[in-house]
Amino acid sequence: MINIKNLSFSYNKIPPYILENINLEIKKGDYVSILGDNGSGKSTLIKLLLKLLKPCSGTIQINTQKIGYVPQRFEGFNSQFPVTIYEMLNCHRKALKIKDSSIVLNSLLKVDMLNYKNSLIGNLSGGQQQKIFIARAMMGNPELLILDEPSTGIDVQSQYEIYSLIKSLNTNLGITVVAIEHNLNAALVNSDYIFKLKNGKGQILSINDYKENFQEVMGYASI
Ligand SMILES: Nc1ncnc2c1ncn2[C@@H]1O[C@H](COP(=O)(O)OP(=O)(O)OP(=O)(O)O)[C@@H](O)[C@H]1O
Repeated sequence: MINIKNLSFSYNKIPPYILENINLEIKKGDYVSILGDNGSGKSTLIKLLLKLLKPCSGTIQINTQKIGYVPQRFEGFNSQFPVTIYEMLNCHRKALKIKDSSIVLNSLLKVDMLNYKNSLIGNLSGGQQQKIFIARAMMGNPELLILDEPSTGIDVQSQYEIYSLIKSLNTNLGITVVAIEHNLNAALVNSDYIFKLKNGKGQILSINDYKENFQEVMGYASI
């Protein structure tokens, strides 16, 4: 699905690189979590995958055009802003030039949010808002779903629902998932493996490697 070879990148095009000689192959149906300290280049890597940035050297090959992106959720939607969930998603449908309007309700059904179609986004909880953003990303029927910190600012019960949803899209629909994670437990429970960024370098870690070397590789005392 994704093949990254010898990728190096810096914003000013010259060394030192933020990402240096990164190699990563992600297979169809994989669920991979990208971990790393603040400023380690996780978002930069995602922007490169989304072709918002160009590598300084190396290549990124992605074997699908059908990519759904769920950006980091931000607080503070204006609950009085007079746009319903349905209208918001329908607008996105039009932007994607999808003729079949039933896709809006189908995408809400996929995330179990059909009952909220007439609600205002600002009136939903953080977890519910995140489900709507996942529904939006699902509208293009993606084969690859890229998420930026899917559980940031979301209460524990809703986090559980969000990860159940992402995991079921991965397992039941075969969607490849790439998620930037700060939620270590979610990364350990849901991912097939972890890609860890540190000092510009990338390291693939199996879940077992990660658990065994946790203290050393992540620099945390405990989960
Ligand atoms: N547009 C930009 N121009 C110049 N430097 C940038 C730009 N965006 C990010 N950087 C720098 O690139 C480095 C990597 O940033 P990036 O946002 O990719 O890290 P991150 O791992 O996603 O961090 P965080 O966990 O804090 O979101 C940082 O040093 C950051 O300051």
